[in-house]
Amino acid sequence: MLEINDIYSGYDNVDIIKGVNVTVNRGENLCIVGPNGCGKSTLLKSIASIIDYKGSIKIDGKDTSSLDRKELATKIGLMSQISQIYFPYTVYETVALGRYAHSKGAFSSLSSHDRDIILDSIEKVKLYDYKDKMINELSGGQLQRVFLARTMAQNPDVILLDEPTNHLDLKHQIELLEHLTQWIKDNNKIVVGVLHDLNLVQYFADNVLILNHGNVISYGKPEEVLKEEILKDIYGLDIKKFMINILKKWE
Ligand SMILES: Nc1ncnc2c1ncn2[C@@H]1O[C@H](COP(=O)(O)OP(=O)(O)OP(=O)(O)O)[C@@H](O)[C@H]1O
Repeated sequence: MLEINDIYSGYDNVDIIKGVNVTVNRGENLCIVGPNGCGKSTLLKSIASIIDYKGSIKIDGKDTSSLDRKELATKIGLMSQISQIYFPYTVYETVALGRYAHSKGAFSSLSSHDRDIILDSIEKVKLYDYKDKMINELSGGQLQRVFLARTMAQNPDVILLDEPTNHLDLKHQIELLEHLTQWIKDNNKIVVGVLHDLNLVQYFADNVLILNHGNVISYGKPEEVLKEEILKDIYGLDIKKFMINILKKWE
């Protein structure tokens, strides 16, 4: 279980996140939604301990602030927009970086078990034929899938995803989310993801957290939370009406 208790965090002594409380059970995903700049990435960075925060974050009762960097990497993996800064590695080498949290020494060679996990992760994102290709020769969507494979090879208890589908075509968006949904159920993991596409949230989320100005506006099952009035309030747009009008165009 991931417990986020009364988190305050931000930059230059100004709180962006103001008192967030949320619990995510194993085998479940939580989608964070809200308008641009409301603090979604800042909340993920706090959970990943990339930025300082007040409050506590616990995984299965253990406070993450008591873990060293390497232990933390076995518990939490962040696939973020900022991980798009990359080096000229092959797909295999990039995914292999996910295994170093599990290896004994910083530069120790990876075991055959590690290699199996790396290849399996590459296979799962359907890039096996690209495993020896340099990542700077991939499309944005392929690269995104490489970073997902790296996070899966890292095999943390909690995966944090910051707009994981932003470079993917619709088929790959759905595949990625279906795959993740299955992965967390099969392995009893937790996913916390920022998604902008409310259709995908409606379809895939176990629970939804709506943020605005760093405050939790609503939290619960998608059908309880994605209400017309709430969305109109925070996005300034009648999203349901807009979606229904789009659907009519398809008829
Ligand atoms: N490194 C930083 N230093 C200072 N301020 C920052 C930094 N990163 C983000 N901010 C500010 O914090 C606020 C929240 O940003 P954040 O990236 O968390 O929003 P978001 O909800 O993820 O936005 P988006 O939907 O646009 O990705 C914004 O006002 C942003 O300008």
